[in-house]
Amino acid sequence: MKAISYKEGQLTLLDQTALPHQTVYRTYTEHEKIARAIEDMVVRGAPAIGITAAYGVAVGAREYQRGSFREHMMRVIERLQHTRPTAVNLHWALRRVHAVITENPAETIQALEEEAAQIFQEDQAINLAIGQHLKRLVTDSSAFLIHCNPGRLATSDYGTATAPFYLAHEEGTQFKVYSGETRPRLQGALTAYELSQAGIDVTIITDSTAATLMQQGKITAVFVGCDRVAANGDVVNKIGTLPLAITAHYFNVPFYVAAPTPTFDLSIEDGGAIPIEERHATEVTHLRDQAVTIEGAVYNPAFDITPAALITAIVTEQGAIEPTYEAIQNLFSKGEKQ
Ligand SMILES: CSC[C@H]1O[C@H](OP(=O)(O)O)[C@H](O)[C@@H]1O
Repeated sequence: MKAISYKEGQLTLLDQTALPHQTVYRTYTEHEKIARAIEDMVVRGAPAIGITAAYGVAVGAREYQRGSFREHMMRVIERLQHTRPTAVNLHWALRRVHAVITENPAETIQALEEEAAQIFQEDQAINLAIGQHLKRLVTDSSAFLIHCNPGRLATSDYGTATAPFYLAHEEGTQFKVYSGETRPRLQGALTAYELSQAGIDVTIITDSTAATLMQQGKITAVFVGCDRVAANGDVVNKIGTLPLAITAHYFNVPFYVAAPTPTFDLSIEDGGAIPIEERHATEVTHLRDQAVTIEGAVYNPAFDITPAALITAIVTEQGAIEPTYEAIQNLFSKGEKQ
């Protein structure tokens, strides 16, 4: 399952908006259409966006016809720069390829294609390295919670937070993964899809089920990817990561962020300064037909248990009371006296 491939001016992307119903590969020879593929999340995931943008510049160089070549290339880079603001990998990759542009079109095309291929290969090595590090945690009978898709579909190869799963599976380790579907774009369903395709024991859950699994003591650790890490270690990742981190903290479940170095942005002091993309309302108002085709491994509890310690007050027709045994006893004993 390759999200991205490139050959002689043709960039091919696995259309992630069609998965899991259809496996559609789309081939691009125009940088404008590549920019739109990034915006429409045909290709998505911080590393994959960076790699795609790098190849998009090489494709753009091949489109040159007349006038200032350098001005043409600046327009190409500008267009790809203004696709999605949050994942720093896009901007990092564009800076990398910008550096190899010269006045000579033929020379530049070759240099751009080599640089983009280098970025792709570096990402593969990063996937493997992260996988090796995190794999130490993946032992027999362990179970993990993952959010969004930091997998093969979001990178060049094993993914970041998914890499340990692929590596451990290759070694025959018996473990479980719970993948939160990740409303509204359901990237977590893509994670369930890609892991199940690899034969990994994965269960898809609604985002709101994560806390119950941690409460039941079923989760060894939470693994997530990221889109940008600020200088102070704040991490920006798919919406829903923050509540997961809060829940994991509450239940003392270890919470790991898989972060390739190109995802760090030391020019940003803290997470609050990272631009957060806002997407179209229809992503929320129009439900996507998910229908993830995995062998029935869905955990769908209809109710969950919230400990009193987390309840500020219980409000009855007689007013608010503290969620304590004493307060409730007092409420009903008052009733008996009347
Ligand atoms: C390898 S981390 C990928 C990262 O990108 C995803 O965002 P999107 O699907 O909107 O491109 C998500 O935040 C993942 O954690």
